[in-house]
Amino acid sequence: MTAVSKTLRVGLPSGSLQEPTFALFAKAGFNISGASRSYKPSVDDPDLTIRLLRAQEISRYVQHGFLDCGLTGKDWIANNGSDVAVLAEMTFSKVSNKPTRWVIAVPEDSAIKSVKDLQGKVIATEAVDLTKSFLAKHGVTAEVEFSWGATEVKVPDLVDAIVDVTETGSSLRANKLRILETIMESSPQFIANHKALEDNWKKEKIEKLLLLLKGAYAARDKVGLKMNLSENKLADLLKTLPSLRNPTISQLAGSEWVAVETIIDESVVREIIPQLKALGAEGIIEYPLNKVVY
Ligand SMILES: Nc1ncnc2c1ncn2[C@@H]1O[C@H](COP(=O)(O)OP(=O)(O)OP(=O)(O)O)[C@@H](O)[C@H]1O
Ligand SMILES: O=P(O)(O)OC[C@H]1O[C@H](OP(=O)(O)OP(=O)(O)O)[C@H](O)[C@@H]1O
Ligand SMILES: [Mg+2]
Repeated sequence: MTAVSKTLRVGLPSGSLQEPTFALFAKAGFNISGASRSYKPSVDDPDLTIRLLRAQEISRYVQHGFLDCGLTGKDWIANNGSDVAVLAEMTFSKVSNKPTRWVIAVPEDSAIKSVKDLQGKVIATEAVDLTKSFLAKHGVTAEVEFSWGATEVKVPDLVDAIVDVTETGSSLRANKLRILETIMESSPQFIANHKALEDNWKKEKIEKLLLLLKGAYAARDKVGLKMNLSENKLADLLKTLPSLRNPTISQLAGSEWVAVETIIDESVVREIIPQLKALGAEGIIEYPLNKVVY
């Protein structure tokens, strides 16, 4: 009998979350290819089997066991009421590093001004269960109608309000809609099947994968900075630049100079490098980071 090789079945989202998810996996060291032609893309780790699925369905398949683990929006895990282990949350959306929001929206000139005004009205949404439980919590009874997408177009002709996901807000603006209330914020979560976590090989593989994914996630928007500095200017430099927290200081051989190394947010680099230069730093180098493992 030949030994059956083990594999970890990982579900990744097609659609809005696909590109940022693949970028995160690549930074973590897992290159996924062939996804433009197939929902069964290849990955350069023989222990993994990747399946591309709709974000809405991944949590169901993880609960069922067809997938051992996966990455999908918190919104769909909640809407499906899936019984899965949530192992990590990583904040990113289609185009930004912010969570998305599910909002109730109405036409700008609608008479609906509060959640209570939705009593007896018709609401269209892809996330029917999320919407129903939000309304129930607020004691409002309304008709919640399932929408396959392009939901914004339905108000005011077909429905009174919609519940849809928004990130930049441009779709709402383009359709002249006003946000009444946010019903939930959502970011991608890494989830696993409970039974898969009882299998030592799978559990270990998931833990290693997560360590690398979290490392890659933590390294986003961070860069390394290294510079040389005369020792007598060090105190001044550290006082002036609080963002250089916990730097590594090493003595340069046979001189009164030190090397300072630190990790900072990329967004402050353009402010900081000229300041470092003015404070006497020399040989300043900035380098990109792939992973930061805490
Ligand atoms: N700008 C965005 N628009 C829509 N969904 C987003 C956005 N950013 C992140 N998401 C997340 O992506 C997931 C949406 O996946 P879903 O498969 O429902 O739709 P989609 O990827 O937009 O596909 P489709 O094009 O068929 O609507 C959700 O978890 C949602 O929170
Ligand atoms: O706030 P924004 O940045 O504009 O993003 C939100 C929009 O993106 C999604 O649409 P999608 O492209 O998935 O099309 P769909 O309406 O068919 O789902 C979502 O349904 C909103 O329409
Ligand atoms: Mg969509």
